Amino acid sequence: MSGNNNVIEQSLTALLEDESFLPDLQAQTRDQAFKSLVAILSTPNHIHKSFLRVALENGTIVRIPSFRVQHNDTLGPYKGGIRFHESVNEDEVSNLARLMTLKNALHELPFGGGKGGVIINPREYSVKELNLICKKYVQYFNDILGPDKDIPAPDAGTGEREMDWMMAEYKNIHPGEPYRGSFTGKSIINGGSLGRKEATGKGVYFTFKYLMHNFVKDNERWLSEQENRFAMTALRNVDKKLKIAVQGFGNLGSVAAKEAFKCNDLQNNVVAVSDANVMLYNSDGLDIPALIRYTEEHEGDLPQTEKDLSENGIKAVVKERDDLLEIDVDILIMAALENQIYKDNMENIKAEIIVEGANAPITEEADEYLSDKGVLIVPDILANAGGVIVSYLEWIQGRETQFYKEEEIYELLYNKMQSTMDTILPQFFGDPFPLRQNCYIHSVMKLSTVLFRQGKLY
Ligand SMILES: NC(=O)C1=CN([C@@H]2O[C@H](COP(=O)(O)OP(=O)(O)OC[C@H]3O[C@@H](n4cnc5c(N)ncnc54)[C@H](O)[C@@H]3O)[C@@H](O)[C@H]2O)C=CC1
Ligand SMILES: O=C(O)CCC(=O)C(=O)O
Repeated sequence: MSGNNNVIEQSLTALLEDESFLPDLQAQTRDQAFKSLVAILSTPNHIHKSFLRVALENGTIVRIPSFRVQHNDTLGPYKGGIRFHESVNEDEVSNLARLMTLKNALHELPFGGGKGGVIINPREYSVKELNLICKKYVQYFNDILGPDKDIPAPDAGTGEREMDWMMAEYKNIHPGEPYRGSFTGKSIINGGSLGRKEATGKGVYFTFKYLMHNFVKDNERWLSEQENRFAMTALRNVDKKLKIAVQGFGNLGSVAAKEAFKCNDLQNNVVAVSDANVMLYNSDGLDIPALIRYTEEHEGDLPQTEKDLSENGIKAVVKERDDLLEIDVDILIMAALENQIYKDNMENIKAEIIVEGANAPITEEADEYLSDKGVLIVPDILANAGGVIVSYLEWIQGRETQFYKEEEIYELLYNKMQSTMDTILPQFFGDPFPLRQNCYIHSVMKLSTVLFRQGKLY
């Protein structure tokens, strides 16, 4: 399985070499436990695959490859989104499912890790065809899904419309059974939670803001150590506006950009955003609300030409999409797909902090290179858990058919994220491990303790 295998193994080594961890685990079996945990984390419990047979509106029958990977259920039912994208493949879905196991463990959620994927470009299908694809997905994977078995949610290319359709099909197949907890990320009218749509983007920005306020700016010792390796000048200068670029302007990226735009506590300047086609740049700062209004009216696309921009009164220039990663900014928020920072562009990255809103946007090689250079990388499982945290709240609300107010949801979301950060960040600022490794150590500590208590680790 691709992904951060080295960091996972280093985290397990650090944990098992610490004799105060699981003192009842015999010294001679620590090596055995290490091997068992590597095997558990590197191999999913189940990989389910199917070809969805779908009749298109023009009469053609197509067979669409699709997956549901159930990585690990030690902590509870499998949980994780379903992605509709043409680049989906088995290895990618398996890696994303493993990240869900680690993410849910890190934030103390009662879920295991799963992920789904369908190899399509959703833009190439009509609404009727997409509805059929969603129904078929539930029909084909019906045996393994359910509120106490495996609970999907949105990911790239899917949203509340798809979750509504899927839940409706689940309900059809299981008459008289509880169904509201079978899918999360649904629309409010169909039993979804207030705040779920915004939760991932809000959580990503909250993580960054909390980190800056409570740790980076006041941490003189840490900053001076970084200065030996890397500039960190922007972060030292409290009065300076932080230049931010956001890669990806979909569900997550647009909300994170809006949070940065309207934030009064930090002085931000969102100078660049991109989508699958273009980057928009304005050194004085982009009008994010105007861009969101534009995307809402244009199937999610940003303005693609200078003409689109001027007709809508938006001040920006259109540039090459991938140049966004290399422009001179302080903060890079990744909100598109995997492996965006890699061997060929890692040396050109100028940001001092990279926040991983997307899952696995940096390859293992680039992660190591940038961490060594002193770039502070806020890992996906820490930063982008807002979605699954509010999914958890949606799952509870669906079971109890009692719903929280929007402000209650955000309070619960931020409290949860803050509590994880208050555990992880002091450790990170006090020791030599990168932040990702600190997060993984916490996740595998939780997983292995539960496995040990269940008699599955000797
Ligand atoms: N939606 C959610 O609740 C969660 C999403 N994530 C992760 O966040 C990432 C984005 O997810 P969503 O916002 O839901 O997806 P989305 O489909 O709403 O948006 C993706 C955006 O990225 C853009 N994009 C695609 N390729 C790009 C490229 N090469 N350069 C720049 N932009 C590009 C698309 O045009 C679109 O604007 C994914 O990695 C997903 O796994 C993580 C946690 C939860
Ligand atoms: O809301 C959820 O259950 C899962 C969200 C997700 O797929 C993710 O965090 O990557």
